[in-house]
Amino acid sequence: MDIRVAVLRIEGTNCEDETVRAFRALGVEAEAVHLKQFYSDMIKDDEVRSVWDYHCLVFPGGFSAGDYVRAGAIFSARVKSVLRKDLEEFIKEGYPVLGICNGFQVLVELGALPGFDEDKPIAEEPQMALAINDSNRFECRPTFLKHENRGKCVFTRKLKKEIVMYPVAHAEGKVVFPRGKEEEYLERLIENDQIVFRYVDPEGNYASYPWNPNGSFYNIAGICNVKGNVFGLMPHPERAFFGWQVGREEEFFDGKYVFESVVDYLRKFY
Ligand SMILES: NC(=O)CC[C@H](N)C(=O)O
Repeated sequence: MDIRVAVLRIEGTNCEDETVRAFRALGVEAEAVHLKQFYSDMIKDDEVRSVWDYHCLVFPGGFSAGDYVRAGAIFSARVKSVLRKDLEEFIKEGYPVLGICNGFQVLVELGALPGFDEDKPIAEEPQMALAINDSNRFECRPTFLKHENRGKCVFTRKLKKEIVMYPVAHAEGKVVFPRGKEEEYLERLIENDQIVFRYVDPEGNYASYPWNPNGSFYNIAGICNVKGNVFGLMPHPERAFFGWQVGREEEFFDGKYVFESVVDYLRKFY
């Protein structure tokens, strides 16, 4: 059976094309799907979709709903109102869900990350936030990431390199946990193997600004849920998929590992 991936969009998402292209380059059937296609009765029959048409869902980068309220807040509220039950079931069943940059913000606003409770993959309220960067500016440049996952995250299992380079481009990417609970959260994340990427300098040392572009707690750039099938990260692997995107001679670059890992995981089943 062909693996099918949906890259969800609403007004303002802008990274769906390169995300679809990355999946297609790996021989997977991927398409950009507007959220309306899941619920509106104004959609043509052949464009109506259900979550269950897919094996993987992706929330792409961009400026959904113009970043109004908070980045990701409006997209996530709309997802909650129309897809919550299905999405919860989808995650419980173990299907992979990816959020890149604005998509990570959506997953956090949804309460799907950090995702400590396997039985309730979408929490009632957000459990963390992606706050405004310490610099109070839009930070747009390459970042170096140390891969620290010990094997749980289905999106990085094929990643054998210790350090990768993915670009960032965001204004609201600072990982914060509830005040006073930072250490407790960190302990749980480490114990559960939920930390995936941390910002480092080009030599691989944990470093502050500009290497940590937003002031994220513990230099966190990406985390997965307790089950390892929901993954969110601020840097953009889809912008470092092909070598030419980052000025390299080789055909593919570091971003490929994320897509390859999840496709490989799904191919074991389909
Ligand atoms: N590249 C992106 O997805 C940007 C995310 C969001 N609009 C921000 O600036 O924080």
